[in-house]
Amino acid sequence: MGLLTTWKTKSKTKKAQRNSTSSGASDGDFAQHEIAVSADSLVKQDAASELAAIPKNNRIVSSEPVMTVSGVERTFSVGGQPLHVLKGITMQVLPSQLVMLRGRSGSGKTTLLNMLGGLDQPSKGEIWFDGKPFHKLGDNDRTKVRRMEIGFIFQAYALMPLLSAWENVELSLRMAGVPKREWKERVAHCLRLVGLEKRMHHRPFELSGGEQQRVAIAKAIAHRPKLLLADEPTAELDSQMAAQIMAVFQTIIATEQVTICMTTHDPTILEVADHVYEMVDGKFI
Ligand SMILES: Nc1ncnc2c1ncn2[C@@H]1O[C@H](COP(=O)(O)OP(=O)(O)OP(=O)(O)O)[C@@H](O)[C@H]1O
Repeated sequence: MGLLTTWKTKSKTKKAQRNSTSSGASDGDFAQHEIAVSADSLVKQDAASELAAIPKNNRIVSSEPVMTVSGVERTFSVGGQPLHVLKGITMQVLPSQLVMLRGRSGSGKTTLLNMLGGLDQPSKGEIWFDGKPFHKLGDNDRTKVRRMEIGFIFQAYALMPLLSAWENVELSLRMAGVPKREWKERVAHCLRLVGLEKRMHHRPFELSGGEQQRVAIAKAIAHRPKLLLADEPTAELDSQMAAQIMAVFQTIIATEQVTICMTTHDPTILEVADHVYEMVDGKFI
């Protein structure tokens, strides 16, 4: 059985799992069985029992869209001339979905992702995140929302090079204003979830690319964001590492009730998405 078949099997079980309660087994059990193994050996395991072993985040998941984008355009001024990069984007992201934006280089994926994360604003159109009008909010208000409710993952990991995996994840809790007494348990949980409990005290240069990206994921989910945005998270990785990252994404959707929207060039990972938006020259086709 190939990797994609494995992912699909897991994907079919995940919606049922989202609504189930924890079996009470330790979350460390999952990390040992799931992420730290080779992607092929995932096939041999019972996906349902693995996921049941992970304690669920106790957030109540609404069925309302996490993100609603309507008629979004973005025009930059380049050398005094308008450059129309986004030309009327409309999309919805539902809770606990894995949504992919696919398209050639220059099609506008990163420009759109920046707007979904409140880093930039549309020239025209509306972006609603969890009931908040990102297209109307000022910089400070968007920054507050972003810090509390959105996590970012980048192609180049964006870890602090002198800090260990543990300290990198802890930093994100500090930035989000999470009380210090909660740090230890949450950092350990997030690093176990991504299968890095044995690498907690390694610094980025002591980790492989895939491991660094898993630290970046632990860091991005530590403050329990509703939405995770990932810009080409597998672009630097070989296919097996990319498969592990996608397995981690499926795990955190099931256990942390996070919603993920990512960009990709990689056609081999599209099959795990709940929805794929294909972008060509600033529009969805
Ligand atoms: N701040 C900006 N000012 C002017 N032009 C910009 C700006 N940001 C993006 N662009 C232009 O918008 C277009 C789309 O860029 P974007 O980074 O969104 O594409 P992309 O699909 O993410 O590409 P890639 O896959 O290579 O990252 C490009 O032509 C880029 O030069």
